[in-house]
Amino acid sequence: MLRTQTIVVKIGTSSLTQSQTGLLALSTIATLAETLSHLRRQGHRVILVSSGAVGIGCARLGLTERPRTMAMKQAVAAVGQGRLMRVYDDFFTTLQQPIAQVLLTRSDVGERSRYVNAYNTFQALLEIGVIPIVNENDTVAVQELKFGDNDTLSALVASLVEADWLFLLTDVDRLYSADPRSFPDAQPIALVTHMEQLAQLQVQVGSPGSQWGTGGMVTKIAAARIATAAGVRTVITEGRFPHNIEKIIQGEPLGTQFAPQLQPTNARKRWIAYGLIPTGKLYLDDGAVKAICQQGKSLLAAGITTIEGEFDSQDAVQICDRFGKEVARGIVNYSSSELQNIRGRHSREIATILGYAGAANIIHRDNLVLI
Ligand SMILES: Nc1ncnc2c1ncn2[C@@H]1O[C@H](COP(=O)(O)OP(=O)(O)O)[C@@H](O)[C@H]1O
Ligand SMILES: N[C@@H](CCC(=O)OP(=O)(O)O)C(=O)O
Repeated sequence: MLRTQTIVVKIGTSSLTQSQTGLLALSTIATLAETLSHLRRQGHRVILVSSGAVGIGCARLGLTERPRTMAMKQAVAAVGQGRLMRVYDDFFTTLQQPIAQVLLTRSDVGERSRYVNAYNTFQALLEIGVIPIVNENDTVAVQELKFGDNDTLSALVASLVEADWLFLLTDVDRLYSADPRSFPDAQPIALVTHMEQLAQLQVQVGSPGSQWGTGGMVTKIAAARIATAAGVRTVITEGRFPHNIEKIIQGEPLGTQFAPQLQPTNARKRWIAYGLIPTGKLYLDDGAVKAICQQGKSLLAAGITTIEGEFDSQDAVQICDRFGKEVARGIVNYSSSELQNIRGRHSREIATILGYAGAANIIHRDNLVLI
């Protein structure tokens, strides 16, 4: 018998609805409810991250395409979310499995105290055998502070609860070397042992998803990156066959599996990397990139060439190489206006330039996470 596993399952709009009509795919939802309830009865801890609020809201209101304005999307999501939970509650209650609705916004994980609070709530729900059903709180989320897609949200939830598994259920059976809809000869990928392999295999992820979904494969790969860094084994598999989740847990090589990192990034650093919302960007010269990426050093002012955005001391920033590629994130010891004056300068000059003595480094290595 397998030890207790913590399992996060994300299902996308494309699997919850029928592609032709946009109506609910009832048999999929029923099988999903059966599978998750069965996993629960075996003692596993299960969280479902479900999309569908916008898609189901549209179907309920007879809209034939996704709304374009933010306000209309939020209104439609408010209609669809209630409908979605009603359907889940019917199925899960039939199976005597209690569920809970958890609606999160980006700021719920961006602030340390709220992040810890969300963690405690999930633990309490899992302890009493409830399956939390999570979605973004679309109705109140503001554009600049959105997760944007539920693939990312599910990876953040999996990282928060330190899950063993993250299943991304979608409308293709696995990841291919290119979008199989446009390239029928694309090669299936069964196992990704490290994320650099995707670049080596030259995997093409095409443009954002289906008519009702949002992310496409791009966001699933981004989610796999976040989750595997947290030590979570991640699987992309077909939503039409939720029973496959159990088969995969038992070792069947279905879907595309992403192996977890053997030495996961610690919880605080994961929060710095993916919980905190970066408010600026620092561009570094090659020497500084090498120092932080290869030698594990703190970031010094001397290596910073350009600063973008306005931020305060203790805010999170993105750290980029000279080509603009993000290599790390971290919490800065100086505001953007202070940094404009000390960038490119030696640490011993900081006190003279600013007129007061501050930290010798701009980001201490304990507050720096490689991406
Ligand atoms: N390399 C690829 N391998 C597999 N599918 C891909 C790839 N690139 C793009 N896709 C597309 O991504 C789609 C799944 O994303 P999406 O529609 O957003 O699903 P969901 O609603 O489940 O999140 C597939 O239908 C497929 O057409
Ligand atoms: N919060 C949105 C989810 C949007 C989303 O990520 O959709 P999908 O690409 O189908 O997983 C909704 O419920 O409609």
